Amino acid sequence: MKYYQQQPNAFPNIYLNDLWGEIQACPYFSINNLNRDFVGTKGFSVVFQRSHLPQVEQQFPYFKPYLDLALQPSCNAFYLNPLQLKEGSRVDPHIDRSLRSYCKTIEPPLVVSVLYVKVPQDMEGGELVLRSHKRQLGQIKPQMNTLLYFQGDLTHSVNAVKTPGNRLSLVCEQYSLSETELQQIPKFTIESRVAQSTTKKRK
Ligand SMILES: O=C(O)CCC(=O)C(=O)O
Ligand SMILES: [Fe+2]
Repeated sequence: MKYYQQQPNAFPNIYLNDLWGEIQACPYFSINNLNRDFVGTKGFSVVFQRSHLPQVEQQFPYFKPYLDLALQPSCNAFYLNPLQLKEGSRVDPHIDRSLRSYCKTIEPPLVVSVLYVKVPQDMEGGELVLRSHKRQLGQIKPQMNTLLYFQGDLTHSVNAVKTPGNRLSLVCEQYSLSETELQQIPKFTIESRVAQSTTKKRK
């Protein structure tokens, strides 16, 4: 794949409605747990190795159709995160490398897949801008039910959303790691503000 590709009408519409509802109802879904590039966003993350895909699908059955379609056979570690932006939210330029917190030397993912689960009608702003070095490769206006894949080493950002309503995407950073790198990655864990506040209680 050169830079990026888009697959429109990736799923039956009923699945998108289901995903939307399940993510909104998920107790882990909370103000952003990512980093300071993510301004005013909500989400949670599931980190897993391919060996633990069955556990992910058991705990989050509604992710299964997405994972069945989007996961690349050559990848062995994944960082899956629903990401919601509302009016005023944005994501500043970054290269996805969320597994870096577990392995300092990690390379960017091979590919990142993004399903646009919900996009407000007539949304202004909210475009995904892809760059390689300083060159802009594309400015993608999210379309509901489009599954986008982009090369994991691209710098990207999401323009500020300027209109009301929620923009929900389901993002998966897909890594092809060496055995030594893989050993440093959790087999299955959930990252969430909510999980942290309940599991890491102060003494
Ligand atoms: O929702 C998008 O268009 C991309 C979001 C993103 O860059 C990320 O979650 O790392
Ligand atoms: Fe990203």
